[in-house]
Amino acid sequence: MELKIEGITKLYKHNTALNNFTCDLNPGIYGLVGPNGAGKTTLLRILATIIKPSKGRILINGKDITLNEDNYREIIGYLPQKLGFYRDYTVTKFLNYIGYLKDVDKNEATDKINNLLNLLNLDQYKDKKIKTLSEGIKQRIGIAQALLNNPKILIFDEPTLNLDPKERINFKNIISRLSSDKIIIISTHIISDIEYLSKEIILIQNGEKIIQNTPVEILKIIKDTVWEADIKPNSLLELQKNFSVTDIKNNGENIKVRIISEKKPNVECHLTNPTLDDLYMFYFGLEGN
Ligand SMILES: Nc1ncnc2c1ncn2[C@@H]1O[C@H](COP(=O)(O)OP(=O)(O)OP(=O)(O)O)[C@@H](O)[C@H]1O
Repeated sequence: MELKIEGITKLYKHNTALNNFTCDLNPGIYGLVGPNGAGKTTLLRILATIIKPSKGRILINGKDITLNEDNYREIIGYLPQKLGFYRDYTVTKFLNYIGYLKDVDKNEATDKINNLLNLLNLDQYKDKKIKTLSEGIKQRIGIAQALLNNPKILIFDEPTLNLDPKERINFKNIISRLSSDKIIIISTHIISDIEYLSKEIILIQNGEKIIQNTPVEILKIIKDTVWEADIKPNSLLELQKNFSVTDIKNNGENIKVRIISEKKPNVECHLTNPTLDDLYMFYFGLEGN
């Protein structure tokens, strides 16, 4: 299976949310990473056929999805950033309702829902009304509804946003189990959530793709630019004025900092292995500041 995003542009009245965005996706997990306003949600909403692009097209196995949008919708699962819930429904009733909307076979729906409740550790909440549940549990229900039609393409917009650390790990385990025969696209600011899962990372900024590659290849870009130093707390401010400091840790009397710099900073420091968090800061850190 191949999903091709071909020259997608999305224009709003005063904004270009996406600008000639092109990328090819095959089964596996893709991390879509970029700062606020980069165009991630817009791209995912176009992929989920919620909105239409101003220009460009999406092809599934070489065929434009607009030729048979219903068929395409049958093979996608989408978890938006904010999912509308029927607050008075129980979890089971809500999932049954989504199953009905997604044309899931009535005879199979109960089994499918029970399996998903089990997979996502939601058994104990199945008869609870949605309005009584925490954001994290609701997020898991959102993941369950996205999986209900056993989609071939899964589109997740910030899926780990409201999850606690245990639920984050659970989410990662589930996703990695699903990824063998599915295209999974996950947008996030939290690179560590997708670092070890992603086949490829796609960096997006100002509606444009900056880079798409495997984590190993992508990290080569910042090889020899990440430094570690032990400094006195009172020299931190000066250092931050001159360099992008990406991490600060208490280290007894001193503090340990990570610095991104193409030239060796003028403090006692040594090169260290870069992480995808460093990469994020390399591209977007100054903008974030
Ligand atoms: N309905 C809209 N009308 C006008 N501009 C919009 C609309 N939706 C998004 N935009 C603009 O398009 C750009 C991309 O927004 P988008 O929500 O896709 O970014 P994002 O990467 O998902 O950001 P975030 O991480 O904050 O969710 C932003 O400048 C945003 O203000």
